[in-house]
Amino acid sequence: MVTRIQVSGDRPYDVLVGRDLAGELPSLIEGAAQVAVLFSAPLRDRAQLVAEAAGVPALLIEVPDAERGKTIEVAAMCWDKLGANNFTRTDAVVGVGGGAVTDLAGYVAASWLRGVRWVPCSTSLLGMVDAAVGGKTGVNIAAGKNLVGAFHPPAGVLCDLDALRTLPADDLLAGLAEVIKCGFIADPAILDLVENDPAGAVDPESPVLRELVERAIRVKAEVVSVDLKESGLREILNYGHTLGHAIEKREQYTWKHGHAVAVGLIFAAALSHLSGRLDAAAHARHRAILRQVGLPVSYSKDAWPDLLSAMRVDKKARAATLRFVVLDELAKPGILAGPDDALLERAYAEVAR
Ligand SMILES: NC(=O)c1ccc[n+]([C@@H]2O[C@H](COP(=O)([O-])OP(=O)(O)OC[C@H]3O[C@@H](n4cnc5c(N)ncnc54)[C@H](O)[C@@H]3O)[C@@H](O)[C@H]2O)c1
Ligand SMILES: O=C(O)C(=O)C[C@@H](O)[C@H](O)[C@H](O)COP(=O)(O)O
Ligand SMILES: [Zn+2]
Repeated sequence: MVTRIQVSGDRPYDVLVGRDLAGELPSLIEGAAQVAVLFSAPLRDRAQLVAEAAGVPALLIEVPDAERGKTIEVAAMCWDKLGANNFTRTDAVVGVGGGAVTDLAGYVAASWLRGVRWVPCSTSLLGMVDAAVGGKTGVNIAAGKNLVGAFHPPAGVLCDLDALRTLPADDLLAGLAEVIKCGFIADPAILDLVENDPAGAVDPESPVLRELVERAIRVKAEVVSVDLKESGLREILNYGHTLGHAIEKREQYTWKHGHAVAVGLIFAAALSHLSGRLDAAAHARHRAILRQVGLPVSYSKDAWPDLLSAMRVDKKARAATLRFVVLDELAKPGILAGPDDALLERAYAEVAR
């Protein structure tokens, strides 16, 4: 069974969730004379299958794995290959992998000839529920996470649940952090599902995981359908990310994104509660659910000055004013602008170890 979740807007497309989906690719790249298939080593076999299913000649481009591939140097290597192979505006880029590869593939597509079609074939939980949906593409630079990129919606998104069978357990867990984020900002039924069956939530064969994937994609699809370029509503998807991205930068991108977001969720919940907006029970639920599934909930207490300075280049900041996504209640996100340093430090005390 294939589930189609529509993303609307100026450039509508579908997110397909199911099994054995490579056969859906040709219709998404119709008219292309060739495709470039970007992948990293762990996905070599799957990339080969996708390339064969494309129905047109495929240029396989291997990139470094995980965040090591999400750099401007790797993007430049890909541009050179597209140039050497005469890629034109009717050709297409396909990313086979987790969020790192699809963010890179999307950015290569967004920048090549000022924008060609692309299709993420998402292979990680995090990629399916988040990175592949919504058209945010980009790379990391020394100054911070995802600071260079473009909004460039894909032609369609393929989420083949079979891929999750080979995804390492820690990466499944990382994806669960974004699923749980969606539960807090928009769909609390997600929280109930995870709390009632934490094992099913990370079991690729379980209907619970499939339901979580579809629910989280629906949350994201609804948001990006009305606010592709993050001029307002889309900011809610950044819940937990202001501190999360700062941790990733401080760890030189060796921490998994989802793990950093989990710690960031604890911080965001603390800010929500300490600023008088979120009640104690909803605040406590963050730590309880993240601990229950085994995600990290703490970080070094000595890191605060580094984290504070990294947060100043967060995309939600406006001039010197830091802005955080917080919760007023479950599924009611809002913005906390310019909190004073004392409040930030009190919130960080809940994370510090
Ligand atoms: N564009 C967006 O809107 C958006 C949203 C959320 C996250 N992101 C980005 O996504 C990235 C994180 O994505 P991620 O968690 O998928 O990490 P990742 O892409 O680094 O993948 C994690 C690891 O799992 C491996 N892997 C992926 N699928 C596999 C499979 N099926 N079998 C075996 N191994 C597999 C990868 O090769 C990698 O080693 C971050 O860079 C984050 O910033 C982007
Ligand atoms: O899609 C969005 O918008 C998000 O904020 C989703 C996040 O989970 C994701 O990590 C995104 O890449 C963060 O984007 P950034 O603009 O804060 O770099
Ligand atoms: Zn994220």
